[in-house]
Amino acid sequence: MNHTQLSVNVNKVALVRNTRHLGIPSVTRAAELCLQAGAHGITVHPRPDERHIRAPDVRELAALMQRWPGREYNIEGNPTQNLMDFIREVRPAQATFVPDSEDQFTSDHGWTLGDAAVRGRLRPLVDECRRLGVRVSLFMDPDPALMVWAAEVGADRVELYTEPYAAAWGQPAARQQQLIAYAGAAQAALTNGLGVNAGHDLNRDNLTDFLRAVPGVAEVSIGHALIADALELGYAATVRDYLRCINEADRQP
Ligand SMILES: CC(=O)[C@@H](O)[C@H](O)COP(=O)(O)O
Ligand SMILES: NCC(=O)COP(=O)(O)O
Repeated sequence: MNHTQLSVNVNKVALVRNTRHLGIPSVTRAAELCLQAGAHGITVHPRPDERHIRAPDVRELAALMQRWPGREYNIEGNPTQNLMDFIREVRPAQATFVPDSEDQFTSDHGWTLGDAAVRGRLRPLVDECRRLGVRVSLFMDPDPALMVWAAEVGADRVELYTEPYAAAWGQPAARQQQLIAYAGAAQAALTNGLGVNAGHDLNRDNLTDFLRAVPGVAEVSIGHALIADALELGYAATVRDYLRCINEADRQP
């Protein structure tokens, strides 16, 4: 039995919403529908430029999550930029520290924890989260040698950055090589007492293979592909409903 939790990242709902001033699609409504469908949690990554998730979204989702006990709110970001203010204000279940620059296109690397200066910057921020009762996960490349440092700075979990695996998935030999690497990194994390999360470019094609090969994955956070799939899987019902509206015009009100 696999107990991996699914946290749905709703960044991309906000990205579409932000192209008009109409409030649709609603980020909180999307999150609620995901929770109703059985998602174990909701993830957001409020970037400093607010290109998708904005500060009010973070607060409204926090209020929504209060009505869903047992489901987890995960806020991602760089704790040396805007993340910590959100963590102090809404105290989510989990904070995922990501080493993105302010204008990063999307997350594409983990923390360089071999560097003592990086560890020195993270340690007090990890401590503060833990004092606030917020679990800390560090976004990491799948390098087994770094896991000891993630434990040393006090993190509870690591989130393995899965884009290299996702990119290799279509090529069987490369996929196998990546799975071995991720399994090794996850095992090193577990050995160091850390929980293991995973995310970035996971999708319906590559997820099952990943979870079969990589031990002990507590949570996957999935956004881009899941929101794209939700659009496609919903087209038929949506077009049918618009046609119903048109057909109703032929009848008297
Ligand atoms: C931390 C991480 O892996 C992310 O996937 C991130 O949350 C995605 O951010 P964007 O949605 O801005 O690409
Ligand atoms: N932490 C990863 C995440 O939240 C979603 O990443 P993606 O599925 O949008 O690539």
